[in-house]
Amino acid sequence: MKTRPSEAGTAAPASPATHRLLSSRLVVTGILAAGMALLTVVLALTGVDYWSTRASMLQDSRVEAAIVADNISAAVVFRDTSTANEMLGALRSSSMVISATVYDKDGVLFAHYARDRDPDFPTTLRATGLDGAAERAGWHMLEIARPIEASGTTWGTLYIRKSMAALYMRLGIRFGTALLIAICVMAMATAMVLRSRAAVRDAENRLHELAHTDAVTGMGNRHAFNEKLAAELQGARGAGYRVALVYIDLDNFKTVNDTFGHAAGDGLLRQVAKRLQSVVRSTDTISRLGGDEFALILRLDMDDAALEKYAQRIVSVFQAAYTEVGQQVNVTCSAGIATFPDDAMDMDALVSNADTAMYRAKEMGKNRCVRFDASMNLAVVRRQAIEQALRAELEQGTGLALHYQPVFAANDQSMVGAEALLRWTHAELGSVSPLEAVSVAEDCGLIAPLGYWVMRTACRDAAQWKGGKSLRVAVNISARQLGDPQFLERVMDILREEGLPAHLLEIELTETVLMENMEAGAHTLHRLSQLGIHLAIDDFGTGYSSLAYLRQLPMRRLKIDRSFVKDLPGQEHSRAIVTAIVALAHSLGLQVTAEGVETQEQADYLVRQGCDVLQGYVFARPMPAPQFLALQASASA
Ligand SMILES: Nc1nc2c(ncn2[C@@H]2O[C@H](COP(=O)(O)O[C@H]3[C@@H](O)[C@H](n4cnc5c(=O)[nH]c(N)nc54)O[C@@H]3COP(=O)(O)O)[C@@H](O)[C@H]2O)c(=O)[nH]1
Repeated sequence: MKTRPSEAGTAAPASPATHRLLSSRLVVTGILAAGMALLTVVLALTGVDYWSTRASMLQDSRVEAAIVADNISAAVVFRDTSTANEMLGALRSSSMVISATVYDKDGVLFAHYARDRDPDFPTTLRATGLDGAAERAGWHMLEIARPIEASGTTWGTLYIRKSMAALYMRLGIRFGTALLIAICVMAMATAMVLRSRAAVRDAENRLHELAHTDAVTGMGNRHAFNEKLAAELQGARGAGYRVALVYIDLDNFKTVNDTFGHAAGDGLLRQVAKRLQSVVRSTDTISRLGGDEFALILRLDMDDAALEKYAQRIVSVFQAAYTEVGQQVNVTCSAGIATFPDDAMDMDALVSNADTAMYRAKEMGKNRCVRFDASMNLAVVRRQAIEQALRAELEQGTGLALHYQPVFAANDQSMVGAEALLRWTHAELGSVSPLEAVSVAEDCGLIAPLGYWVMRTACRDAAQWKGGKSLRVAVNISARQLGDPQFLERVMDILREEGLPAHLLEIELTETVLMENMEAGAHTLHRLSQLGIHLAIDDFGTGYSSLAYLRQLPMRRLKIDRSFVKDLPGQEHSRAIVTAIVALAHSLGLQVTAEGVETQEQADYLVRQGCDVLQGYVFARPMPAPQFLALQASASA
């Protein structure tokens, strides 16, 4: 089985929009936090600035007051008011001074200077509330008093009032400048963050797109499919609608890829995508899951009959031939449908059931769409049981057997060989058909031991067929067997060990086996033929084949599929096909065997058409080895 798409997990992941909202919020929060931090720093610096400026202003004022008090003492001693007023007026140059006053030793106003009018200045020393060397620093004003002394005697008091406005002005300017710088820095930082965020978002979007887009078809890929399906099922649970999942697998894409190359294969996949897009509704989602697998997610607003028709439309869109590879090629599809919540309650089960239905479509002959039903899971269980039983059987080798169906020359009805057919009856599973056993063996890697068991048993039995005429034994080979690099060597070993001459072994390969092993297979087939082994194309007419390729292979026989024989001689279509196949085979130098001959009428018709060998129930059914040995002995007697 192929990889299930839901392996990535079933929870609906956050959408890109949610991611964007979240990261935008983070960015805004980050910018705000940085702004707050910057503002706090500016405020703290302003506080420090305030206290240090205030302290130095106080210090300067003390020095200033001491100098003025010293200089003015003589004027106060000699009660020279006009000189005292003049000296106080010199404080005009100190911009912060509001007023300066000198009180005499009795605390009475002696001299006064005011920058502008200072109506509130205290007219007596007592009214200042200060005496001696004292100072008072308030929020608005700084007051400082200094005694005026001469010859050790205090002659009065100098009282200066200074405004704090200049300090606040300076602080304001500094704070404003710092704030402006902080705002500019923040604005620049924000612009840079937003710019880089935009770049990151673009890159994220691009990455998201790349991670969710299939490079070949431009459709959503497996990731996109997983997310879409999870979201759709979540929506369906909430709103109560149904969802259908259609799993599509191309039937013979590998052959096209191998025949025409990968570029042509990619072109074909793009064409498939276009065709699918042309048939689905705008609300449906198509994804390419990888290789030749596609999936459709449909929100179900139709009944089962309409869904059936819709599925048929999807399958029929593949019917027209593709021309992308330079010539007309037919590629059909097998599809499986499972619906939520009818067939499955969660994503894993839905995917698994659609996959199972698709495999059923393949088993039923491909080129069809199959709706899942619960019994299919029983089939999966049965396949697992077959795998286990086959594993045990190949170790013990008790329940496996070969039956032989004789084949007869068309001209004289003499027996010319037999086809070895696998038979397996298991104690619990009952009779397991060779098709089922081979298919399970191919899937679980047991085809090599099973195939070599068949080959060895057939060669051993055929080496016992002694009689007048040498009989050739035909053995069927599956695709995986031919792909085994050891195949040639193993077959030669078996022939040698069982004592069967190479020319008495015929290997039957279907068209599909040949086309699936074109490169490696051709070399092996040429070597087998050079060693004397006969090669036959089985079930001819049912597969997709490139005749140009087939004619290059060293085939000796072509077996007309029994589906063309069963309607003979009545049906014109079958007659035309058989006539064409016989003519084609003979023109390529191949012998023709008609298989599935059930009536004498069919046998007569096939002889008239020129078939060389006949095989079918009308002559003999497949039989156990001892019975065949007896038949052969009586025929040669
Ligand atoms: N890779 C391997 N494939 C094998 C092996 N053994 C068998 N097979 C393939 O399985 C398919 C089914 O085989 P089986 O059920 O054995 O059927 C064969 C005949 O019984 C049947 N047949 C023969 N004559 C008639 C007839 O007149 N009418 C009729 N309805 N059926 C008839 O045909 C089958 C043989 O077909 P073919 O091989 O195409 O000649 C089948 O495809 C086998 O190839 C195995 O060991 N390995």
